[in-house]
Amino acid sequence: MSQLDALNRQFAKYDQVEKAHTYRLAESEADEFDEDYEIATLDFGRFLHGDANEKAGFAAAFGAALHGIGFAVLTGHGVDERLYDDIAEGVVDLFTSTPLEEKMRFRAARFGSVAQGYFPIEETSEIHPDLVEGWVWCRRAFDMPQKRDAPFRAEEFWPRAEYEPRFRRLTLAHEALFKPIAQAMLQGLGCDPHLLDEKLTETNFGLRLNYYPPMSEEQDRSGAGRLLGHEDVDLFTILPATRVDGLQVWNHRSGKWVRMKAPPGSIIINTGDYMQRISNDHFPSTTHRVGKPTDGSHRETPRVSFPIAVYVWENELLEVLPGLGEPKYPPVKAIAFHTRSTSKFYGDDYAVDED
Ligand SMILES: O=C(O)CCC(=O)C(=O)O
Ligand SMILES: [Fe+2]
Repeated sequence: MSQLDALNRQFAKYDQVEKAHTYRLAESEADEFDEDYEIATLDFGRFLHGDANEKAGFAAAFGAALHGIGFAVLTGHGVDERLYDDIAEGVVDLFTSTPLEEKMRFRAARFGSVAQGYFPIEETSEIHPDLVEGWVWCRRAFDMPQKRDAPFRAEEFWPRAEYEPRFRRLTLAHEALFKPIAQAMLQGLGCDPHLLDEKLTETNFGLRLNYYPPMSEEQDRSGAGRLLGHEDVDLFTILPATRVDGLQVWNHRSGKWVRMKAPPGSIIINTGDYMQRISNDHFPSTTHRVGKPTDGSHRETPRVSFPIAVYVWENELLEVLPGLGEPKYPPVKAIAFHTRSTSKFYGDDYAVDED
């Protein structure tokens, strides 16, 4: 079976939460699209600035959207759209102006739970060839408050030191949303909204920059996607709306793909494996992928995206939250959970045991 025919079920042994559906990692002529499903777009300003009623209304709608498909689009989050424009330019600049041999000095390696560093094109994972270059930095790569063994040195992580403050602006703007987003999710689950506040204080995250270069004719004909089907391993991901479309989301009710349409300046939120686990499967870790854009611009135009994955630190426990019924999963240390799940992408020796 070629990599392009691979099914997610072949890798099911890595999953640390239940994923009962079957999908092809690559796109296929046989795929069906769900043109009727509307992913909810919600005004997060109601939760950030509203009274108790507004907050409750937002939390209920957000919880319903995440329970339904694992994705929601938020407006009113307060981050200036111009920051996203600057970051989009910064991503193009970083990938196109850094020589390959320089990029390869930062080749991705495990750093705690997270595979941090540069991923060459077609090497985002060992299981399928994606047409994307990626670069991931976790909290340690930023000059931000945290416990450290040695003073921060930008050159350990960045090909040019000035990239760090530029991308730090994005991580700081989004870090300010980590707790409010988690609080709204918890309220939507009917839990105490502050259950995760402590774990999310100066928590770990992974900023991933994705650079999808224009496709060659051969790549276009090969059937390969830009980023093949996967689920995020995190609590949740914050993805600013991209200028070029292409994100597709699995609707587990219809078994069809839904094309993401998010207005400029909005952020896309999706729940990942950590959240599926602690929510006792109430919030799914939904499969998504990046295909060709609907306007056919992939032969000439690159696409960039810059999701931030929100994690808890390696030694924290992932435990089903109180009040969500008989737990389907035992408590597990985050590092074991994270590395076992992602050894699907990085090879069996990526997994780290609990102690
Ligand atoms: O590029 C996108 O729109 C999504 C990227 C993504 O799913 C990821 O990096 O995990
Ligand atoms: Fe993703």
